[in-house]
Amino acid sequence: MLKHVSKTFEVNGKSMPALESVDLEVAAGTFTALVGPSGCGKSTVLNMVAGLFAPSSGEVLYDGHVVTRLNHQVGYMTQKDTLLPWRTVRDNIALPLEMKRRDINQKDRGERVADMIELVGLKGFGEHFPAQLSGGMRKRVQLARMLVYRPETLLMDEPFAALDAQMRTVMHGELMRLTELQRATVIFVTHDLAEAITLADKVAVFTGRPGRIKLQRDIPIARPRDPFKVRFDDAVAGIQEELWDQLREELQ
Ligand SMILES: Nc1ncnc2c1ncn2[C@@H]1O[C@H](COP(=O)(O)OP(=O)(O)OP(=O)(O)O)[C@@H](O)[C@H]1O
Repeated sequence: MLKHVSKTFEVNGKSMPALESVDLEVAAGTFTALVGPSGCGKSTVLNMVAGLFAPSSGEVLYDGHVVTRLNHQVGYMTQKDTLLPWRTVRDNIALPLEMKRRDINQKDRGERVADMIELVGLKGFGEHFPAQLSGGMRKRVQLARMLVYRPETLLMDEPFAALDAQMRTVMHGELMRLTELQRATVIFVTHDLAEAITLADKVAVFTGRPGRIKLQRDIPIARPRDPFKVRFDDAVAGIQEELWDQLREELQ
């Protein structure tokens, strides 16, 4: 939860306000999308929830406690492809377990990784290297690497921006299936309103820099959702227009 959070960066001796008095409540097990113009501080919100840096004022709370150091309850997936090219799919997915869960023995670790490979639809590709995979498959590996550690909360920063529209829609289905299975809480940053509405229980629209939350909108579309069909849902056009009107003002 963010309570009156502001963040100012010092760049070359100059103060650069990035966020101003942001209040955001994210209920456990829900999916929240953050949308807003470039540079309005969306990634900064994720970085503070992850404990990478502290707010300048206000509080970032996780499970009722102020986040003061690296938050190990969260998994983080960025737009950038961060797979290690010298490691196989299997060894890339195993990485967070090797680093963070030394309590899990090698046999259980191997089983968890194998289950995860199957769950994200990459059976038979465990011994492939990232360079031998398509863009969509690499995203699946990144998704598996984040989920294998079973974090309670997933922070996702435009994770599918580099994919073509069809593959992105396929990944939306996969993400919803997997997060519902693990009952994960998700905070998802995107520029794409349609993506936000397809995935989220709640969309927060930010103003331009310094970012404030302009509007929070519940998305009352029943789950499970079929990402190929959501766009034809009667409610969606109205919600999209309402949110787009708010966002457009900030882009101008
Ligand atoms: N570590 C940092 N040091 C200095 N300035 C930073 C740092 N991180 C972010 N900023 C600044 O804070 C502002 C918000 O950046 P942020 O990356 O959070 O925006 P964003 O909404 O995620 O943008 P985009 O949609 O373009 O990714 C920007 O002006 C950026 O230059």
